[in-house]
Amino acid sequence: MAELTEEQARVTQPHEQDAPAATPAPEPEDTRAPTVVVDDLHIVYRVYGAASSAEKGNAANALLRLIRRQGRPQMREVHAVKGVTFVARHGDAIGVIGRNGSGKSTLLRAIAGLLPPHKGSVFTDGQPSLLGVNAALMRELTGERNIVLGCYAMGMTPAQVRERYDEIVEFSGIGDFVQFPMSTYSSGMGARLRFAIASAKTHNVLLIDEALATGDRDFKRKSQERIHQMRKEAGTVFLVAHNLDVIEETCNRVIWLHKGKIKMDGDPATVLAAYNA
Ligand SMILES: Nc1ncnc2c1ncn2[C@@H]1O[C@H](COP(=O)(O)OP(=O)(O)OP(=O)(O)O)[C@@H](O)[C@H]1O
Repeated sequence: MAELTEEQARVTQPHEQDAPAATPAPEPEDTRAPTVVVDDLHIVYRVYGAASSAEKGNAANALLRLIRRQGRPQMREVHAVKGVTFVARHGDAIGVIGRNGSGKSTLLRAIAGLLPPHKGSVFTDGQPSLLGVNAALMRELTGERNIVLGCYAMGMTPAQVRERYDEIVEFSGIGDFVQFPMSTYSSGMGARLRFAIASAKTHNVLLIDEALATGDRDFKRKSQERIHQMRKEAGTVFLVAHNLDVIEETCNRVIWLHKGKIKMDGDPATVLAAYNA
């Protein structure tokens, strides 16, 4: 992953791929600075030892292979993201929607620099932070330790951590559980603590993968306000959520992925209406 060059920063507006033909209205030029440029991105997973569908999950076939001394079945490829191109800008909150397996999490992980492109490229302004339901907090450590370590991992100083600590605990709503190991938390409590930690710092690019899905109503409202605040501070937020109400209330733009390609990219009302149709 590379920083934006001036030339990339001049890349024009995002566009629709494979979208139904629509009358293109001339858009006013967007002068906000780009934060993420995704250019013809392809991500391919290689799955070693994957069986063909005829062999899958069958103990008799596995035994036969053992008896015949056959090696493991061949490597297979999953082409999860297929030529995605768009530009995100300062102040954007972009919802990424699509069916199961359409490539949403893969796209976010690629933007975070966790997956190498098979083809194409991703340019970002600064280091993006990925906040997922599986974000790496340590289950055997207390919430308190995880807050401190998580903040250090995001580059905060000890003084900044001390300054923000109470607010993080308060925001997460985990109360006295902060003194207990995270292994004693419900999945919702863990997700709330992850969001509270990640949003304690201003990110140029924050990628949120379903982290809001497990919170209750009150936490959803608080986290939406936090996302609005981050947008005002001129960051860019990407949000993957199956709950379309969260997307509609939080985002100013929606990218609809279908089988690894952008099916539609535009304002939430238009894209969600097409998605629900
Ligand atoms: N680690 C992996 N190894 C191999 N294939 C993977 C891996 N992760 C995802 N895939 C495949 O890539 C495709 C896209 O998966 P991805 O998780 O990005 O979709 P998604 O839209 O986020 O799905 P969901 O809504 O279910 O979370 C799917 O076909 C999935 O099976």
